[in-house]
Amino acid sequence: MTGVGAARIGAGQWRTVRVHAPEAVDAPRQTRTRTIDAKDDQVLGKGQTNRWWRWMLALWCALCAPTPVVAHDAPGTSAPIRIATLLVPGDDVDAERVLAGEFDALFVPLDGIDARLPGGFDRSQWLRLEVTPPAPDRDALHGAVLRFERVPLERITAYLPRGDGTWRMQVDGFYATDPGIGVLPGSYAFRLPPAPPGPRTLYVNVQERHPVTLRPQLLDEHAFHLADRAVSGIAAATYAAIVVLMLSSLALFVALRERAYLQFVGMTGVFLLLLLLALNGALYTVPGVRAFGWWRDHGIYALALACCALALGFARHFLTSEAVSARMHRWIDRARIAWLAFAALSLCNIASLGPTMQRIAALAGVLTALQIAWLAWRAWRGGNALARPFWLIWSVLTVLIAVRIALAFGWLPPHPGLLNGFQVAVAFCLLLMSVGLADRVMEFRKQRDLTRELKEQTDADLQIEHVRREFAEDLRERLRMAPPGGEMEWVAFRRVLASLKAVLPQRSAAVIATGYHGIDLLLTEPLDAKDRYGRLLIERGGTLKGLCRSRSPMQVTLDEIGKEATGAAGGSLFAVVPMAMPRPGWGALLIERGPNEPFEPEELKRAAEFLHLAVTTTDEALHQAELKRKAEIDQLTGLYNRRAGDAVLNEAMLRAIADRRPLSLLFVDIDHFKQINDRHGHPVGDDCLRATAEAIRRQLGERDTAARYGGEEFLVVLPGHQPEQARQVGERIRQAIAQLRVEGEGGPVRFSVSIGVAARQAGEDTPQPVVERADRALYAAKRNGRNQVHVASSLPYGSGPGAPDREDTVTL
Ligand SMILES: Nc1nc2c(ncn2[C@@H]2O[C@H](COP(=O)(O)OP(=O)(O)OP(=O)(O)O)[C@@H](O)[C@H]2O)c(=O)[nH]1
Repeated sequence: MTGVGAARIGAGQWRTVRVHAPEAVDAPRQTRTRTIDAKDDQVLGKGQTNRWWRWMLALWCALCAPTPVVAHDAPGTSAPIRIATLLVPGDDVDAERVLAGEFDALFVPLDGIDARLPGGFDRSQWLRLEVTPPAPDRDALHGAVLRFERVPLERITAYLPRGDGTWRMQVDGFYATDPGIGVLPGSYAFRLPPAPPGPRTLYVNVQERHPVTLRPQLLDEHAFHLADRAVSGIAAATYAAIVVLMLSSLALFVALRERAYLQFVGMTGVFLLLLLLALNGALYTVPGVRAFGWWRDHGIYALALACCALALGFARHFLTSEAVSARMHRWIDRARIAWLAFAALSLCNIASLGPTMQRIAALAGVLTALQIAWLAWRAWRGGNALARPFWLIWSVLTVLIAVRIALAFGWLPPHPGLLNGFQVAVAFCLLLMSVGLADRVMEFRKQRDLTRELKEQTDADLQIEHVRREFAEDLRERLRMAPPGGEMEWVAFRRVLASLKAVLPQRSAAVIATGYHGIDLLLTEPLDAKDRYGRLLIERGGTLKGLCRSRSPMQVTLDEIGKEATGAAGGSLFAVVPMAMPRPGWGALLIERGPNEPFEPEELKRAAEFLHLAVTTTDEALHQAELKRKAEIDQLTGLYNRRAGDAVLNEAMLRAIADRRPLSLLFVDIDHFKQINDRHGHPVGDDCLRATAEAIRRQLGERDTAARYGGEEFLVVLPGHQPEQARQVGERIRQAIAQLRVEGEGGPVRFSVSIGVAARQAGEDTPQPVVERADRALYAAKRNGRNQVHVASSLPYGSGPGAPDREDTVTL
């Protein structure tokens, strides 16, 4: 079963989710939707699950890999040795006395194969090893090598009393700098000289400050070589693996500039490698760092502590501890500082602090591993998918570190499997960690892709925003210029179609509207699609009207709105974007596409935005035009008011100057209007004003304008009229008004008008003198008996003889 539903992915964001669910036989068919969020996306992603299993498999391999080593004892079997220990107070016990058997009675025989010595330089520590040959006549030591695991020892000396004197061999312990012991020594080895047949007794003197457990082995040459080679080989392979990890992490750091890689290099490459080398006793044989042996065990503690601090730093960064828990973050920082301080103290090489530093280093190791494992667990619970394998690795490392500490303290026997298995397991854990780090490359790539997608999206949005703004500005400008009465609507929706064509792929588009500001519209893009949409409107107008009632954009298939009507070949898909307008009017923007090119919700939203913008801008422009019209029109007569009349006159004046064309004015004034008001009342007076305005309007041409200039005075602007033509117009107006009959209470009211005419003269660049002359002409007409037209003379007022009393007008 598949369902589609809206799912919330963030505040205010929804997206469509397809959910697949197994269908039960009797289960009713139903669509399931579920709410998901970004976190779910990350945690429940299929890729994450797969990766998790890969991690599990890798971890399993890591844990299993050291098993053969752990299970594998040193190759070859040691000859049976009976061990006895002797601890004599004082560090100056003469070896000769021990070899002479002076202390034989004090030797304590042991049952097992391990000898545990308590350590300390204030006592002599001796082992007595008794070897019995397989046959009484055989040399028990023939071709044998006495071997001890390479645990930290100050000095170890083997003695073999023989008839011809005592054979003696001394090894300068763990921190020896004698290059003769090889680069990666795997053990303390004593190649024994031949001895007469029969049981033999060997004495071994051990000098070491700390407790130590020794396991003597008596191997033939071949078995010894195998054992040593295995130990050295494992150590060499571990070092090599760490160096490779170090280099690959360094390469990742160079490529990605991510600090976690550098910290990993620091922790793994420098310190862990050095620490392992030091723990194995190999560090002091490497040229260049041999001097490190000067610090002896203090050097190892310092390295271990520094390694803890680095591991904490790495985990802190990799697991973003600050985001996981502020408290843990603080504790990690404190621990780092503490371990670094102890590391510095350790490097002071204060002998008396040795045992304390050893305990502190051990504690630091365990606490660090636990702290990181805990942090990883918290991070994983907090939704960081990468933290889960990290948690597992550090849990394993905690155990490994505990084992290594137990070995160091002598709580576990120096089993070669444990010693070698530890470093192999650590190397594997590091390998897994580096795989986890490499996994972050994928995260980086994802983030980069996401950033790129976001950028592309932003660019696309910006482009659309640019088109939208351009559209809005252009539309406003065009609407400002367009006259009302249908043209504004046409301009607006044609612009919508043109803009949408630029941002939405489409076959065709149309704006259909009925009763939009009192008009019906059908605009199409391209123009020749008009017939198709016309048919569609006739046949499926009702359906479309119904769809528009929903008020939200949608896409419908052709079946739904009429295949025959559109006549589109191969079927079409339509986006229907309803237009918001008061009922009963309705309208919509239709966009046509091919059947396999569905509209994205974003596209529908965009189309709706453009349409909405066009509708609101047009409504606003129409409203503004209406306000403007109301501000310019005289309510009573429907003519321009005085302000608008002045504006028209000014404009006409400028145009006349520019075009060098004549311009004339009329002042029309009703005669004895006061008497009409007084006799018949103001309503009748108003009727007379309305009738006069209508009569004037009828006599005017297209380019002529009339305005109510005062109470019963009208201004008529006649562009392109010579005075004589203006006079004729005035005369027609006068006659038309003289014939008017306005209904009054006492019967029809008759009245007349006086008209003054004036024309612009050469050199006049403002209307003022023309208005004054027309006004004077009107005054003259009144004075001469009213009901007549007077044309002003060409002389300006007050410039002729007898002025201002002289009335320089001509009465007709
Ligand atoms: N009914 C009506 N009367 C108005 C209106 N505006 C002004 N009037 C009147 O118009 C009259 C103008 O009178 P006058 O300026 O004396 O002019 P007149 O009576 O026409 O005389 P002459 O112009 O000299 O012929 C006043 O009584 C005003 O009250 C209006 O809107 N309606």
